[in-house]
Amino acid sequence: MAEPIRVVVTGAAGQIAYSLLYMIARGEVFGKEQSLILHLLDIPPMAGVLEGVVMELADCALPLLRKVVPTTDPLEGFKDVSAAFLVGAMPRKEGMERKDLLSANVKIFKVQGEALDKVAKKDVKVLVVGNPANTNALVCANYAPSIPRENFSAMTRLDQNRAAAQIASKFGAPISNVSNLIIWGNHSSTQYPDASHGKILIDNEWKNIVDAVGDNSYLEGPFVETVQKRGAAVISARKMSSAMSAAKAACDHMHDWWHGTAPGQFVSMGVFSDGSYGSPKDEEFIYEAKSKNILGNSVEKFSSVKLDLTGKELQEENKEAMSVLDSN
Ligand SMILES: NC(=O)c1ccc[n+]([C@@H]2O[C@H](COP(=O)([O-])OP(=O)(O)OC[C@H]3O[C@@H](n4cnc5c(N)ncnc54)[C@H](O)[C@@H]3O)[C@@H](O)[C@H]2O)c1
Ligand SMILES: O=C(O)CC[C@H](O)C(=O)O
Repeated sequence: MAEPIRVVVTGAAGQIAYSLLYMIARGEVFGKEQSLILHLLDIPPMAGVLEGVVMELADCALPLLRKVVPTTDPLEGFKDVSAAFLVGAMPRKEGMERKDLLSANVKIFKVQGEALDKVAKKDVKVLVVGNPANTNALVCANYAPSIPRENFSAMTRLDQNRAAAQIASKFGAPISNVSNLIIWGNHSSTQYPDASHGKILIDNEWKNIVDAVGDNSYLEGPFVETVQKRGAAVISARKMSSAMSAAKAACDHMHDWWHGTAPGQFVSMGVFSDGSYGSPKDEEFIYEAKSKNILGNSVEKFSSVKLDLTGKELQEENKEAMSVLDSN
């Protein structure tokens, strides 16, 4: 069994963390041979709830879990961590716009960036889940200059999983038969779920999804819209933001980042843009480093219009975040 690594989950008393902590502690992210010290960070009013989460983790009797460190101090929470799941932030409720979250949440990511910079391992992998995820990741990285920018990513894996689920259900196929769907841009309703490089296993043969569907109007219409609006649909039905599926996606994201993907397979995460595909440079844009090599540097016209739209939204969010932080 490998020496324990320290992993922090922020927002540890919240809904996503309630599913996420169990999955991490069972070994679904870092492997069944990797023991763990879990740091649980939340804010002081949630200290009591955090105690309950600690009790439950103990009662799960999980062999990989060596120690749990509940805390409300970011400097203790981020101390020596190798991986950070930044979940702690306000979720959108019914009737709220995503932009309402920005002013409240970006300040959290400034403080956490500063704390990561001071006390985390320099090769820490930081996954930002809290919304607006792309902009929060940008802010967090900006305030942690001693950690390489490539070590910060924002979660769009939930959108990728949603897209895969739509395609699998269209064919009545298991989800494992669908791969290489791409999510471009912001984790918002301007995101662009792109099936044009996707593959589906039919009759023991991997086929291009566009050919297999044979209906561009579906892939450019209802498919895109369903994925774009899925988060809002869940809020409308549950009266709360997605949590179980978000926790699963956070595990998938960190798992693939930590271990790498299988040859020929690519996944989506928000990373800093180098200006490829006409995306705005230095924004937290979406594409996975490996997919860039596979895809080359250009995209077709339909994609390019969609990329433009979501790129502009990211630039606006970025400006708004900076003005919130400047005014504090
Ligand atoms: N990227 C995605 O795909 C995705 C998907 C679902 C939800 N989200 C986002 O994840 C975030 C969390 O959602 P949730 O449903 O778990 O919310 P929640 O309200 O149940 O939990 C959030 C927790 O964060 C804590 N918190 C607030 N400020 C904090 C701080 N400064 N430090 C540490 N903890 C802090 C709160 O006290 C609370 O316990 C929301 O912003 C939500 O919109 C993102
Ligand atoms: O607030 C939203 O619109 C979505 C919440 C969450 O990010 C999700 O995708 O389920």
